[in-house]
Amino acid sequence: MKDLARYVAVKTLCDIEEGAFSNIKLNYYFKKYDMKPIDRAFTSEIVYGTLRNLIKIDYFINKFSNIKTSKMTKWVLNSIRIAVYQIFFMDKVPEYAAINESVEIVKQKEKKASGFVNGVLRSILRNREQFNQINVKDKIKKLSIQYSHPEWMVKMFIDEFKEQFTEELLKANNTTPNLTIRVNTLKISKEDLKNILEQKGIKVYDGVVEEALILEDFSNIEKSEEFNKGLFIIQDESSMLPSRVLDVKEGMKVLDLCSAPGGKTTHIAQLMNNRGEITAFDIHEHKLKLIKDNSRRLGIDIIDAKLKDAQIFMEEYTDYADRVLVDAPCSGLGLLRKKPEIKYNVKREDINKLTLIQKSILNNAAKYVKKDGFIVYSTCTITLQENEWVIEEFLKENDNFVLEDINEFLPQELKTQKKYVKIFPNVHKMDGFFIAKLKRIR
Ligand SMILES: C[S@@+](CC[C@H](N)C(=O)[O-])C[C@H]1O[C@@H](n2cnc3c(N)ncnc32)[C@H](O)[C@@H]1O
Repeated sequence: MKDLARYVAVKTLCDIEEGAFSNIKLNYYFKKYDMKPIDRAFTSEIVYGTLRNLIKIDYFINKFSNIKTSKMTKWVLNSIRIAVYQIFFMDKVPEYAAINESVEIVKQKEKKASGFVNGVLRSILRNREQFNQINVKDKIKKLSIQYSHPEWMVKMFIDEFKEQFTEELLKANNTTPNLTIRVNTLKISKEDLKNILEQKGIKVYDGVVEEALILEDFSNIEKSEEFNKGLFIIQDESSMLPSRVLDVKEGMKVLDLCSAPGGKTTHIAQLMNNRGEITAFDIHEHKLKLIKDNSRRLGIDIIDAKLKDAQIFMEEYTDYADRVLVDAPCSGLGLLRKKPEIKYNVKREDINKLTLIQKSILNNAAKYVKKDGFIVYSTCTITLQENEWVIEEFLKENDNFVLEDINEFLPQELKTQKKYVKIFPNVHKMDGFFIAKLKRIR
């Protein structure tokens, strides 16, 4: 195949439209085609860049194509999209290469459409100065096109956070996040791991969370010796906070009700010095393997991973746990930097459905935790409905619980006037997250 990197980008974008996740599909094709690191990086840049700017790219294509994007086949549309992305967002790609390669990719599956694709792309190129002109008056529509977020999402963010904050948030959602790792302090100190990585020529910075390191120039990280030895796990800083807030001690009994792939479960084990009992549930059998693989690699043996639906009450755990983590399934709107496809796959109605699941899991958690014990409720989303409102309703229905102040467990940069914390990519340069802690007092 002449241009594997772009071909895989188009294939991945088509799969994502069918509901696939970007990172999983990319890894799948990287292995399937045994792609070189340089091609992997190029494909990733095209896929993530195109997804981040999809609505704007489509708006522009529609201006210069007599067939609308909604009437094009996925193959044709994504071939045009990646060329537009390369022309307008990538400095080092010659325009003729972007166009010619997309035309070639179209030829491989839809020979007849190649002339059309060539025509549309050349017309776009002739009108390149118009790319930043969005001739739309409506404020929500305009932001939706400019920052490629669906209109319902822009409207919800403006309702919740006001206009200026929303624009900053939309902008931040379209940036590339840092690569962050959590040092496995069961095996190595942060300083020692930092030295090892620096000796390999990797730029390493301290994060604001104690175990966090931020890395630059580390390609193929999951194939590295340090990864395979279990010296770290890839995890965003905000995702390291719920386990810290849980305030576990050696020997405790902990339940993690929504635990796969085990990022927080293994962190809890680490903070317990691998002493005590952690029971980790998840509703998806294939994901339990990920918890087991991560535990094995990190040298952790106190986690018992079990297949369970946390919405169904489990009598045997009544008054059982010192600590319960509910890292609930959610809309994931805090992760748009890493998984931009969420912008297009999540629907407004999904948030209503997720809220019901979150409340029912949290209500079950209330029965599992001992008196004077804690529940930590966290999500990787930023909506009021899945966060503050879930907690408010929980406290109304469970008068044996109070909201506990978590500030003592937060790094200085994240301390707030509130008892809970909400993290935003535009403010904190981390994934969006919500963390609240509930204490059982009776
Ligand atoms: C936000 S993710 C958890 C991430 C995990 N805590 C970590 O840090 O690696 C939510 C998890 O909840 C699981 N899940 C969804 N519905 C569930 C249910 N009813 N019972 C248990 N787990 C559920 C999903 O499979 C998913 O793995």
